[in-house]
Amino acid sequence: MSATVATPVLGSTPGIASASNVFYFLLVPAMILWYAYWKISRKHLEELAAKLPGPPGYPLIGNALDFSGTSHIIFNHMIEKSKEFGKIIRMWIGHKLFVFLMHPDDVELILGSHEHIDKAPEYRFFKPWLGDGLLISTGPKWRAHRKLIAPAFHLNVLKSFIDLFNTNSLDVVNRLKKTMGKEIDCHDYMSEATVEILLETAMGVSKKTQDQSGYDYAMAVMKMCDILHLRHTKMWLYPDVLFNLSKYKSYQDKLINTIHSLTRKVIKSKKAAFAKGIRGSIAEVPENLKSKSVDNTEVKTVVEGLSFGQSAGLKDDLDVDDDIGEKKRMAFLDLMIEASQSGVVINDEEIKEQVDTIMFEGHDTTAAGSSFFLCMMGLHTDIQEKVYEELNEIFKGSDRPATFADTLEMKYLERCLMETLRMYPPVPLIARQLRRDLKLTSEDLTVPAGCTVIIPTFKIHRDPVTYPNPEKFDPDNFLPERTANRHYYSFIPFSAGPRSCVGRKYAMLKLKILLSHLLRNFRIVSDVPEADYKLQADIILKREDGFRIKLEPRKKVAA
Ligand code: HEM
Repeated sequence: MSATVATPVLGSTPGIASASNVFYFLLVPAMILWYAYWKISRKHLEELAAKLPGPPGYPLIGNALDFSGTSHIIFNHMIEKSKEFGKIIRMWIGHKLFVFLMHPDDVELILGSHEHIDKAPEYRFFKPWLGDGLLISTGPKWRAHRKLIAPAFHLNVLKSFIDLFNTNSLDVVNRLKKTMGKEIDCHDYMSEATVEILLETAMGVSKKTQDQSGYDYAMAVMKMCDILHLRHTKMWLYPDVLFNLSKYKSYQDKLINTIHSLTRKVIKSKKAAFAKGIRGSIAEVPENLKSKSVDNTEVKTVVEGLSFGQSAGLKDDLDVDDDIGEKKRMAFLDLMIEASQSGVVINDEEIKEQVDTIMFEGHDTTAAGSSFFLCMMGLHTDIQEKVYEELNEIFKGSDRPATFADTLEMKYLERCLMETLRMYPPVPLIARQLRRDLKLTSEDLTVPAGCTVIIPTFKIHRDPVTYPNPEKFDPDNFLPERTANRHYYSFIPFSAGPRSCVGRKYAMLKLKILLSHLLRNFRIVSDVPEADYKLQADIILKREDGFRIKLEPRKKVAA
């Protein structure tokens, strides 16, 4: 006799059925209530947003379709689209509101403020990589770390890096000598060089101890930027849960591992040197490139060309007149290690985050800036000849390294550099989270709290009201008489105000030395017209088609 066991039918038990009925019975109204609450809490934001000019969007996705295609397609599309509007544009990606501000008076309200210093939530994509480093941290932590780090970028510290800038620049010249007449992507060379220079100056370690990892690091940074860009523009990669399920997550983990391995190695070797009592950079400078005397050139706080804001009384924490004193004249990493050993201000993990931030911010930006500069020189050969003449006046055809005083004489080169940063700002947009409604100055409109404000540097720098012929590469845009009356917030390659770029003086000095060495040694040729550049804004502005140039050797003019 066999016992018959009835197969249970799922959901057939009256008790269970009624429980699930109750669940759904409660879930639906709960969701309706939540949606109603959500809509009410957004009423203010949506009402103010509706008054702002912007393209119409679709239900649920808003203007998300405007962000489809390759980086270059998106960039071009956004530039074209922006022409239909004035200096304020509202866009929706799903339920997220973005407001683009392009009038310098409105830009000042954001960048000049000590209140609107919070980075947009989209910067959180950087978090696994940069942690709570200076770029993304906020509030008291940002303030404390900014105060600690800013003195490490004082001009007196930077002057002590000149020998290393010269040594590394000559290394690049020697590498480039092997490419004569061949088409190269100069970004590869600039990227490698900037990583090496940062290792030796800001980090104070010798690049020779880093082997292949400097190159791997630069590659990993580039690929990380691709992933971050993807997350910024593809709505479905926004939420961490979906991103973590995608193939990009494991790829990102691998890249971050490459990046963090180098950082840890750098900190380790610096700490070892520190324990032996060695302060400052441990990188070597060949005897013939060592400065023979201390450079006492009187400079006050001037970063040539970037100081025009000071004449209008606009100073920030990098524009201090006093000498910072011997104790503080250390490479950035020395300063942090010293602070950590006194135990209070910064711990090891925070040092790692700051190192990653400086390596990222200091590397990709200068690599892009110098690459665009070389392309401009290759294209505008008459301008290149004028730079060369100026350099010949300074160096009289000799091979001697550049001094700080020389960099102050490189006035035309500097104008070309500023014009490059105007037309091709390495950071093409800056984003802030608005915590309080912002009444605009340029028009009778209010930007609502809760949105992301975007400051599109690229567009601001090409405003025909400020720059009469904005698409033309014209270094004279930076003649003192032209900059004198220009709005301070209409040229912001390094941002401006309390959260401006902490490395801007470092960047200008390094770029002047590096680029002057390149132009003293090579004639640059480029035949790709600017109209054919495939620009992409993957966090950093770049050319999708590569920075293609050719180099020819220069014949030295005898002294
Ligand atoms: C041409 C070169 C450079 C350009 C165009 C540039 C541009 C900028 C811009 C626009 C910002 C503000 C970003 C934002 O608010 O989202 C920034 C921030 C920053 N930059 Fe640079 N940068 C350059 C070079 C450097 C260098 C060489 C370093 C360091 C060695 C550096 C370190 C930083 C840091 C740490 C921040 C964050 C500052 C803060 O939030 O307090 N940058 N940079």
